[in-house]
Amino acid sequence: MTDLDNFITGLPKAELHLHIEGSLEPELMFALARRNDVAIPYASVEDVRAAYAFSNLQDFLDIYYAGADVLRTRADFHDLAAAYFDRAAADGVIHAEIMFDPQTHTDRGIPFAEVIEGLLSAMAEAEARHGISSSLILSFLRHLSEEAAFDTLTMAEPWLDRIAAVGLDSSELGHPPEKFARVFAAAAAKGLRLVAHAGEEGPPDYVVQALDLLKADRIDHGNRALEDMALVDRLVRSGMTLTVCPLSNLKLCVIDRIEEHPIDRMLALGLKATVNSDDPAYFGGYVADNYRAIAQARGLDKAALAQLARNSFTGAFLPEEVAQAHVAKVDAWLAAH
Ligand SMILES: Nc1ncnc2[nH]cnc12
Ligand SMILES: [Zn+2]
Repeated sequence: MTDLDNFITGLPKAELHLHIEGSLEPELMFALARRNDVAIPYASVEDVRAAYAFSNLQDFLDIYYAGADVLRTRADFHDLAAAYFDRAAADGVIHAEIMFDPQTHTDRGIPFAEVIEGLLSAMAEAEARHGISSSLILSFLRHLSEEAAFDTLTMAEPWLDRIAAVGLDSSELGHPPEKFARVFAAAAAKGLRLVAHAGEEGPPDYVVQALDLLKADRIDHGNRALEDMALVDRLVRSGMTLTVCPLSNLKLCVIDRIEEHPIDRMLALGLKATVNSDDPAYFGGYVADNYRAIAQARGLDKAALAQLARNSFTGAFLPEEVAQAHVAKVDAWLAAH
């Protein structure tokens, strides 16, 4: 391990853009397929990894939704999240805001309660075992209807005090944020915070819609905002957090080469960028791997990496005093290294 590796691993950080279904490692996929007697279209773990060559978001989503079919019981959701927290703890994550896609499961007949109770039990264990705090982001699938999103929000009603925010994910192109303006307003009226994937494959106008029509508190990805300098200016002035996912961007061909990643440009423009793993089992790395990839490819120094970690805490849905206490841990780590 190099000095920079050690710095990155030990750097206290929050992960703000992580789909728990995207942390399903092929080994666990096989174990759950066996446990639940579910057929999967792969002969081996190597076979699964070989299938993870994507040319765009939809390519990935097709495989990701198929993989989620092995998740059937509360124990499966617990084991999935527990495995993520073990990896996150080893990567210096001390707070995680985890997205889950209830519709991927309820549409297969899995009760909402099984999904969320399994996740919540792993979250309580992560706090006790690793000292990681966490919260949930219920993400609506944007390729489905507004009505289906409203139904999902209704299903979540008994657990609203355990859910920090709603989000919006899945196929971006052709499913603009405006389609979900009413359900986001309903979620806000219930006291939930709001995040949305925007500007991953979709145009800058989808980011504008996420701000104006969804009233998003945070933008997931946001890469294509860089094509519109008036929008960049607005994001900078409002201090909007972007949850950027470098290895995801590479694997989904948002960029051609990691050396072209705009993370340092985002920081130089004054954007509040953070670094996250998105779907680590599919994109070849957890959060520290993402920090390492951009540090190496773009030559980020320790001060820039610490700024990304600070942004992850000030952009989190944490009480201000807790966020500032975490920022102080980043400052102490930087000062000591
Ligand atoms: N990167 C991503 N974009 C949109 N939807 C997703 N679901 C899981 N990962 C996603
Ligand atoms: Zn995502």
